Amino acid sequence: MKTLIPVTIVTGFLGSGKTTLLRSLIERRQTRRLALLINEFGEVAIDGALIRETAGTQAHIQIVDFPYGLIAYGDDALFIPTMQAIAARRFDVDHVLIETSGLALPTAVMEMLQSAELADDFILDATLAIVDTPLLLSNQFDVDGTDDTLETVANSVAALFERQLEYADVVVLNKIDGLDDAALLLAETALRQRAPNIRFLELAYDAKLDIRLALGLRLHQPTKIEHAHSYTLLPSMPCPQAGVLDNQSRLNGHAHSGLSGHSHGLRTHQHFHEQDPGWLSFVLRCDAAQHEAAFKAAMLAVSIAEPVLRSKGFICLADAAGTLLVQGVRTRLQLHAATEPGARTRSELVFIGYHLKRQQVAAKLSELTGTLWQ
Ligand SMILES: Nc1nc2c(ncn2[C@@H]2O[C@H](COP(=O)(O)OP(=O)(O)OP(=O)(O)O)[C@@H](O)[C@H]2O)c(=O)[nH]1
Repeated sequence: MKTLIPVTIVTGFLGSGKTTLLRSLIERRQTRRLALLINEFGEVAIDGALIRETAGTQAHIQIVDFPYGLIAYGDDALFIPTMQAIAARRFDVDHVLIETSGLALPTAVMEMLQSAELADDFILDATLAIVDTPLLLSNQFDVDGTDDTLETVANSVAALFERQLEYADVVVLNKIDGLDDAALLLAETALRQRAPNIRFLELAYDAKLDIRLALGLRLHQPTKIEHAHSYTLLPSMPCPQAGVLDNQSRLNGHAHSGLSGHSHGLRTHQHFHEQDPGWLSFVLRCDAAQHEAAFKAAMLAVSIAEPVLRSKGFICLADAAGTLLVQGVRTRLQLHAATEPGARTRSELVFIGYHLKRQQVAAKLSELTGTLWQ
């Protein structure tokens, strides 16, 4: 019998730190040969470019971009052939990592892994949900109690966030640098209130996760019933080397607690977002050079005025001063010197939001930077 190739799904809301965490896993992969499938909601593959930057020319790391749409959802014709191609090169792959879009549920991939085309080659290792802990603590994932429809940003975000938690085996509290023990305990409580069935909780400082707690967890086993495949959860974390985190005491002994029966019930729901067309993404481009301070102030103003939940891309600075990588999560904006190969001549930004209006964002950004964005 063929050995099944383990697959880890990395899910989490927009900007929670999935790509950053994957980059740190690549750095710590030791001898593991990895295949990575990177799905972004926006049409420009920024995350794939960043992961390639980390992987460099390392052998035994394959990266496949899935820009546009949602990986393994109904209209994705790429997922099964890509996985089959990986299976055909199984001698060169120890583990597959799939980063889903921040607007996707992991269930679409989970379901596909159980399909007749893939179930004989792959096994779900675990689903990790990455959480932006400061956003969680600032109640940004709360339901808007004044409106019980999905037609508000808050309710749409809350619904998606809770479903991502619901289907995760391991929830990772990320962006916890700077948080004290009391804040971590509050975050754990807030998570458990939302998703009482969370099985394992991990901490990632600076998006770094102990690789033994991320890969090779073997939390699922295949079950074949006639011609249907399904996964059964294992009752505990069986990985022999999977010790507890060094810093587990920071959660006051609560880490790894909370095992309770939960079932993925894959066939019983629709994947979120197939029903919610309010999420939009577009790219704005600008040929004029940008001034860092003015650009930063303009982005902050745009993010406050418009429902921008995520922005990312590259800007070209004036006087050939180089390129900056732009990473915005709501109103938090980070600019870093980009180390892309090849010179860029055009700034390019992806915006993602709920009922976000392209023309309004373009007009405001153009006005505030004094350069034409379109
Ligand atoms: N301070 C801090 N910032 C982080 C951490 N992890 C990620 N970030 C920052 O958060 C921003 C978003 O990180 P990404 O890794 O791109 O998030 P993502 O989940 O892949 O984003 P999408 O794919 O767009 O949903 C970037 O500016 C990161 O540098 C962390 O642990 N601490």
